[in-house]
Amino acid sequence: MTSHAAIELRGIDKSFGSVQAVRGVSLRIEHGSITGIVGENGAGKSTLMSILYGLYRADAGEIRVEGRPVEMTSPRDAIGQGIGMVHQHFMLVDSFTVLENLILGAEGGPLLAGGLAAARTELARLAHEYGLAVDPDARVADLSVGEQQRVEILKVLFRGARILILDEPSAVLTPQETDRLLQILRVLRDRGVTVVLITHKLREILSVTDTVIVMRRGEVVAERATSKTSAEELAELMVGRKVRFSFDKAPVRAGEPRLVARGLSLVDGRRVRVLDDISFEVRAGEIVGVAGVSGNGQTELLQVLSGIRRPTGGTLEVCGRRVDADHPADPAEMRELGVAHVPEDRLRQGLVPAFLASETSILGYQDREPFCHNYLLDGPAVGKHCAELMERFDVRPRTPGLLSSSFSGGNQQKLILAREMARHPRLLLVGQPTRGVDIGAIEFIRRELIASRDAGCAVLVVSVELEEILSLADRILVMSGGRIVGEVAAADADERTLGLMMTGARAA
Ligand SMILES: Nc1ncnc2c1ncn2[C@@H]1O[C@H](COP(=O)(O)OP(=O)(O)OP(=O)(O)O)[C@@H](O)[C@H]1O
Repeated sequence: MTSHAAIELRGIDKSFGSVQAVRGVSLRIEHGSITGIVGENGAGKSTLMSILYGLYRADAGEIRVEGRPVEMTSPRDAIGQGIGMVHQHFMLVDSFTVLENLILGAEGGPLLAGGLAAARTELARLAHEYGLAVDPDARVADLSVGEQQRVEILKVLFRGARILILDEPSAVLTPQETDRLLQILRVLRDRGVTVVLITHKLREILSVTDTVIVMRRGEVVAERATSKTSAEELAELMVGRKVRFSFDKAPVRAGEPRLVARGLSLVDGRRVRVLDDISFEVRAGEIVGVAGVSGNGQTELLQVLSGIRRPTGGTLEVCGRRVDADHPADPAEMRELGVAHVPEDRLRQGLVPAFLASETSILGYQDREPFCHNYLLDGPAVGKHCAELMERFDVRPRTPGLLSSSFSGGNQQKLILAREMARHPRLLLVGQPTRGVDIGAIEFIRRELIASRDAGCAVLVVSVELEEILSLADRILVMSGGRIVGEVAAADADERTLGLMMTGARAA
């Protein structure tokens, strides 16, 4: 055992304009350990790791790797120091094979002196050593999300990384894939790799890490041995107050149907039937949850219900109006009917990264009073509206004039939710409401969704988090293979039964 830490940070500071993202951070990460980094949205976790990986330059402070002070001016420097990072959004080329992706960017490296054959041998060795089985000749586009993530990890190991940083790796995974990932992280640690894991999921922190570092408002506020802490303590350290993990709901008082789907279907451009004979209702004053392994039609269902895609068959009635293949309605018309939509993919469909937060806060509603008069946008009114939403939904920083892309992921999500919920919609469609969101904000968002339901809104929530569906929904629909394969009252459901229904092992 060496006396040096794998990584030591001393007095790291980083500001973006007037926002101090990281302040005076000093920490040690020990060899062959799994260290978790937790903290609220915007606490500075990703910024700190981006500094370590050479994506950002620190304004002040020192980085030591294996006891040596190092300058990180680019990811190339970090890779040279044996540090690799797996991002939440994968950086693979879809049309290339696994092997081609692996060597992309490593051309000219020592391994490639032996050509493709040597790379293939090395890939097989790494896959075997770390339990990361993938087909080297498969096209990345044909792999599942979990497999793609394994390729990302292999890519980092292939470049010789001994220190692996993962930024919210499970945000895109199913529960089964997440378990598999945690198992892989344990193997990596046991083989001497140092792992740093950023996640909002305290279950993962408690199950896999050795040490947890808690950040709040840019600072490290606590460090704990995982075996000596609990979800409750970590939550309180992160948020600065006690967090409730579950809450009581008033009994459901469902009113008139706001959404009625009968035999709805969607055949896509490849002639695949992605929605097949879908029939269900959502009534005023209830929350209907859609559970399922991602990729089983939930995304397409939300797209059809919000007017983004036109169904190819069946009937759909929303807020009393037919809006199906024979009576098409686009998203703007849906909004007119009182439909609000929080899309699953916030970066592509929820906001425009290059727009200001104030512009994001009215996206889709920009031609309405009080934001627009005589075709002219009223800047001060938009700014005021955005500032109010930011205050109510605790979006940080409270700066309407900042680019949407400058907000942390969780704060972007809060801004989109604020925009859609502020309209007091009649029907609220929400995809993955708390993906990438910290636990304080999860509590807040769930409370707001329940308040909307109690105020008479019809709410449809699609989530891959069964715990989320169980804590929010009054009724649960289970989707598999583009069909609704079961329906249960939330009171009669548990994670195990839903899991079995999702995989088709049990019918409702
Ligand atoms: N490129 C940037 N330009 C301006 N501000 C930024 C930039 N990147 C991050 N910030 C700000 O720095 C702060 C820290 O953000 P960071 O992304 O590090 O938080 P985080 O803890 O990773 O949050 P999350 O859990 O939501 O991903 C936030 O206030 C964020 O708005």
